Amino acid sequence: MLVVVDHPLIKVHITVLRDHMTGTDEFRSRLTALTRLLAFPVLQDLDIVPMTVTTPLAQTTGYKLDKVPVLVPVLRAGLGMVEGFRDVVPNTVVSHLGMYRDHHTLKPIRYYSNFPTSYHDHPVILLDPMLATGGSAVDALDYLKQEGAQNIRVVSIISAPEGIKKVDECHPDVNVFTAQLDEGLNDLGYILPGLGDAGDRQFGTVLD
Ligand SMILES: O=P(O)(O)OC[C@H]1O[C@H](OP(=O)(O)OP(=O)(O)O)[C@H](O)[C@@H]1O
Ligand SMILES: O=c1cc[nH]c(=O)[nH]1
Ligand SMILES: [Mg+2]
Repeated sequence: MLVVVDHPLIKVHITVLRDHMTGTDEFRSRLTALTRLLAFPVLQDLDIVPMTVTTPLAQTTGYKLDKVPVLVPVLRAGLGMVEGFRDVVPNTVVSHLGMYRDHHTLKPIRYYSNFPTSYHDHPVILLDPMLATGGSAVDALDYLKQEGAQNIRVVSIISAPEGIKKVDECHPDVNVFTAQLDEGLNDLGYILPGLGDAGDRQFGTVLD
């Protein structure tokens, strides 16, 4: 299922991310602010269990997370979405997945992973700001499922219809949350109008 998260502040932040004049510092801080807003609907159905808490005056019922979510940022660009989630989820786990898209074939190349030994029954949140052809998301989901993850959701900032279709065809059980559904892809597989290369925009790896 696709959820396009609608909020006036999300629209404002995306406009700044899109702007080619926005520098790396502003890009990173807007991406964090936007991700924080996305975290609420993404985590809406987290299970909590009751516990007793003692206030200065009495005992009462409180709640704690049943299973802490595992955040999976796809390197590099997904790194910029970690802080926003960590701001709102206490003691979450961050497991990195290294992946880049070959510039010629547009196929994803996986080069790194670092996961805790037992996370399979925890909610897994795949973080990558750009969902373009969908190749990287599908490959990451294949990998996570192969490793035993059962409850996975994908969070992106900007998605292309082509990528959403591909994820839905290959992983119909996975919910995708996005802040913006754009028009499509150009000949090089970049999202239009998009925001350019989300990794380069964050880390300044394109100099002029
Ligand atoms: O849906 P797809 O067509 O697979 O494209 C999306 C992927 O491309 C970007 O990564 P990129 O290859 O630029 O790596 P980077 O984050 O290291 O820059 C983006 O962050 C996704 O991982
Ligand atoms: O538009 C796009 C497509 C893939 N990756 C990006 O960073 N941007
Ligand atoms: Mg990139």
